[in-house]
Amino acid sequence: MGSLTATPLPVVNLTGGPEALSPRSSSWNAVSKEIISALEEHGGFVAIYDRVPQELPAAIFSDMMRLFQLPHETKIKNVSEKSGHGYINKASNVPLHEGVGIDGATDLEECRKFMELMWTNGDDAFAENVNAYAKKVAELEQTVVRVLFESYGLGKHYPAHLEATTYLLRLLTYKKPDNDEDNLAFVSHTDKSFISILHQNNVKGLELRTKDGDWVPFEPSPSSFVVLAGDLSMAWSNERIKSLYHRVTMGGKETRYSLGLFSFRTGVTEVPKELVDEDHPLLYKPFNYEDLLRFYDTLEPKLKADHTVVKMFCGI
Ligand SMILES: O=C(O)CCC(=O)C(=O)O
Ligand SMILES: [Fe+2]
Repeated sequence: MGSLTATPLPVVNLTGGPEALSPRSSSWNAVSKEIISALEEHGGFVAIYDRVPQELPAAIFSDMMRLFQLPHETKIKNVSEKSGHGYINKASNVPLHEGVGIDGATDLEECRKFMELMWTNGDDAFAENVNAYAKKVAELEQTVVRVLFESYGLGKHYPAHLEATTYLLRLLTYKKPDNDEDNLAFVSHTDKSFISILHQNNVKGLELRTKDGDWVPFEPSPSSFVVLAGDLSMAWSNERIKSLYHRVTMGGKETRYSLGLFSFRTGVTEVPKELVDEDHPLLYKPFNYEDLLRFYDTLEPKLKADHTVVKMFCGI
């Protein structure tokens, strides 16, 4: 599969003042259409988003350098009973990549707690920066999800969804490889989230799989945020949306830093009845994402990476 003329993901411009992302703005309908068609056709898009001050990720990437220099014994204190929510060890099957997770990162207290695990006295500035970042990017996530609900005529259910949403912030680093070749640093996978939003420093490596099966490199920029549908929104939407496969390949001479904000939905996720009809028979039973993550944990790594797991777990 794949061709030499791969089409990149759609780019959706979400810049402008606060009113630009409000349903009252004149561009809202057009932007909504772009978002929904990108999610349905491609499983994601590149958002141009200017509400994260550039200094914020820059400061976080520089603090991440310090963070990942901490001893292994310290980093493994970042534990979570939820799959993929804690420390990802570089000694695992992905030797170039390492990551930590802050569950509930839109809450400053959770960010502080994480810093206190890493450093006895914590690190207030770092905690405040990751929290501010998570909150700004969560606003982008909420815009996208609101568009989804409204486009499907489910606007009245959006407040309950928002209430049930939790955010995981993952801080990731990818070492430059020791050789001159391109090295797979994060295997091809779909996320288990509802929506994922990725942002990174200027070191390339992220690749996104188009619906035609082509791998398209992502061109990073300070205002570009990659918005991906995860397996939760695939099940919730009764597969109107399919989660997008992505991977990271490292070449070159520099360390790559990236930030992933992943939304999840607590409680029961079920396909809204409005999304079930003759043309769209019900494809998923109601499920709880924490049970889904537990199920993922019991699987071989290769299988884990595939969105069909959500079908195995609760498909009809
Ligand atoms: O580093 C990246 O850009 C990708 C990270 C990723 O795919 C993940 O954490 O699920
Ligand atoms: Fe991912």
